[in-house]
Amino acid sequence: MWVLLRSGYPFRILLSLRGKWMGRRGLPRSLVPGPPRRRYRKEALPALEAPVLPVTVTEIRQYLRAHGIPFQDGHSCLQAPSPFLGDSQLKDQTGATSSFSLYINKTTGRFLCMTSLAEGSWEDFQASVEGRRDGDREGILFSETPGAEDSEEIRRIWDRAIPLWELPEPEEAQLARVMFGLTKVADDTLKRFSVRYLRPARSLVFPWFSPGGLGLRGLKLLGAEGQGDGVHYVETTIPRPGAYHNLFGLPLISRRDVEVVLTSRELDSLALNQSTGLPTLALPRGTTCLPPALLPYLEQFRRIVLWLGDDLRSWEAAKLFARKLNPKRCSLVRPGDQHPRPLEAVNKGLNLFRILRSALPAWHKSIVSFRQLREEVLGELSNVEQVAGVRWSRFPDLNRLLKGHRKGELTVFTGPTGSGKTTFISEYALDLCTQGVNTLWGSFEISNVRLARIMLTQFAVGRLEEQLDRYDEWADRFEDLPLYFMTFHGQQSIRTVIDTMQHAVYVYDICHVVIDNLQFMMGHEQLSTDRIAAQDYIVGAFRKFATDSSCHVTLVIHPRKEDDDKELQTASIFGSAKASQEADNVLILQDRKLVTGPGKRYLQVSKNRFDGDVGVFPLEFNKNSLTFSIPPKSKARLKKIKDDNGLEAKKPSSGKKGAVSQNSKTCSGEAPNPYQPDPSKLSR
Ligand SMILES: Nc1ncnc2c1ncn2[C@@H]1O[C@H](COP(=O)(O)OP(=O)(O)OP(=O)(O)O)[C@@H](O)[C@H]1O
Repeated sequence: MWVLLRSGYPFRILLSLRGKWMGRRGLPRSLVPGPPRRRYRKEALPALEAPVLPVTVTEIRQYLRAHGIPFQDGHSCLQAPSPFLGDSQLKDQTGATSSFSLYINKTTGRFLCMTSLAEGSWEDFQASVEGRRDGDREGILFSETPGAEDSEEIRRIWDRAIPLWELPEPEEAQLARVMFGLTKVADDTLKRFSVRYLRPARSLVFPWFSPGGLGLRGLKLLGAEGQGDGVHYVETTIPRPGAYHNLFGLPLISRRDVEVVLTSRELDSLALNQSTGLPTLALPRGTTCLPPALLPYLEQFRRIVLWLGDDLRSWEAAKLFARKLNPKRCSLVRPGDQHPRPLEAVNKGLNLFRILRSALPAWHKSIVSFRQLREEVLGELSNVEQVAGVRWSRFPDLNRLLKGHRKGELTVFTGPTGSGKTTFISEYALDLCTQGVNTLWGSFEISNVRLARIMLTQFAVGRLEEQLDRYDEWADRFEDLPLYFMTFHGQQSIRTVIDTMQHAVYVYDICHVVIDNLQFMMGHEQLSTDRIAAQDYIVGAFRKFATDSSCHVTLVIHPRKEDDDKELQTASIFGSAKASQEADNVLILQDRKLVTGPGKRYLQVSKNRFDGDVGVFPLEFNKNSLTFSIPPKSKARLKKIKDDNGLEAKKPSSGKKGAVSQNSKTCSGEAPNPYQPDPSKLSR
């Protein structure tokens, strides 16, 4: 878990404890180097940052010109001579182009020197150019190699792993090939990509080599478990996912290659490369994110085809990644029956060249015709389930009403003071985050430590105070969630907040931003008319951000002061009607009981732009776990009550509000997710 710090540098918060991840993630304990140890990271990590004032590409260019530094304009970076090279490294470089080994990201200003592997922020670069290098930061700029503990693990696993064809039992090799779908992938291909197999963990091992073949920087282990008719893959990386920046296949790319196909899995890259001979690279964390740190390695390509998978999520990720890579050079393979993922296409005997030729340009002009849209519309119609978004695992009733959590929408959430808004929204966002929705929190009212504590308690579904010996297990797992916090506290300007959100979308591929709450951006206007105008402006800014960035924004807004015995309505949201008009969804936490159903609160969905279903469902607060979701055993009971009676609000008001959805089905199709991961499973 990363924290965006106002000072400009992110820190892993001190929850960052490695503990006994190896055993936890299913690898044999024999490979675990000694007893679990606590390791505090005190240093700033060099990889990512959130500048206070984001630098623009114009400013970067002006600065380089003003300092007489030559540069070339690239797709996503500016290339310049590196000030981080020793004399010998400089001598090695011949020709004008190869001496431009410094890549400066046009959006963040962050740099990477491809020769020395120094990297840092725009401020670090300026300090270096102006001869005011900070000795303390120097080590950080070059801290590329994995920590000693990681190196030991990496080496130990790599040495134990062997090529598949060297397995002593042919049946074992055959079984592994079947499990990983590699029956049509030749030994030669596996050899070229240096893929090995770790027998004790029954996992494939993909190496991450330093550029220039200077040793191993990391590994990814891929385990396969049979699940019904299909296979479920489990990935483990060293270093942990946030620092695993391997573009698998990079050592096979030649400087002269100008085209590449990007895939979301190593297995797809193997299959694609084998059957087409084209350069292929696999993203380190699939469709989850494209860290900007990888962009310099992709600068050399004039054309990039993104073939990320066969579902809508892959399609959405491809569109987002293309924005970062520069859409003008990107083409996207549309998921569909005739376009499965590359490994499957090879196994089905499909013509991969034909699929690649059908890739659509990512670049859209401002005006498009229906001809350009018709494929997208068809995609939506044939993937209705996926279009509805990510479904909650803890709140089946939210799935029933809202159908899912979709990108690009604005949700407004309100409820009486002290009714549990923060507590509820924390669990609602955590639920999505555990399912891979990259989440950014803006908690202006309570500190991040308090918020993280609430979330961790909800994650563990119990009081951690009473099981401190398990703290590390939970904290380790929690840390791997794609969860980030803005470090703002108290009043903030909307501009700063939106800038930070934009930065986070770019750097961390954030899909959901939670703002708790809007009142903290309203400044100190005393007149109510000024306050209402300010709120309208802020709501408009969040709406625009959600649409432009294809990111969901959940905005907590306090209600107007109303009689305590009156139920809140959409019109009770503070300010003018702008908030509810702009919102795609309006949720109200009502602090009163439903006649039927457990709990002393209920949640009301009073607006749903996606398909219009509105309604209510009960919330039962559990003080120990700080959760509102209904534990699995009570779900059956609740369903029975619903089936028997339907639900009714105690004091229903007019219209659809207060009544259970009439036109929605019982949520039968919801994912059979367990309520929460069982901590006992963590320390297998
Ligand atoms: N349903 C509930 N029943 C009892 N206590 C609750 C309930 N929900 C939350 N709480 C507790 O009430 C306190 C306030 O909750 P929370 O901060 O989530 O409310 P809020 O609506 O966000 O407050 P505010 O209006 O100040 O923003 C917390 O200590 C929380 O644990």
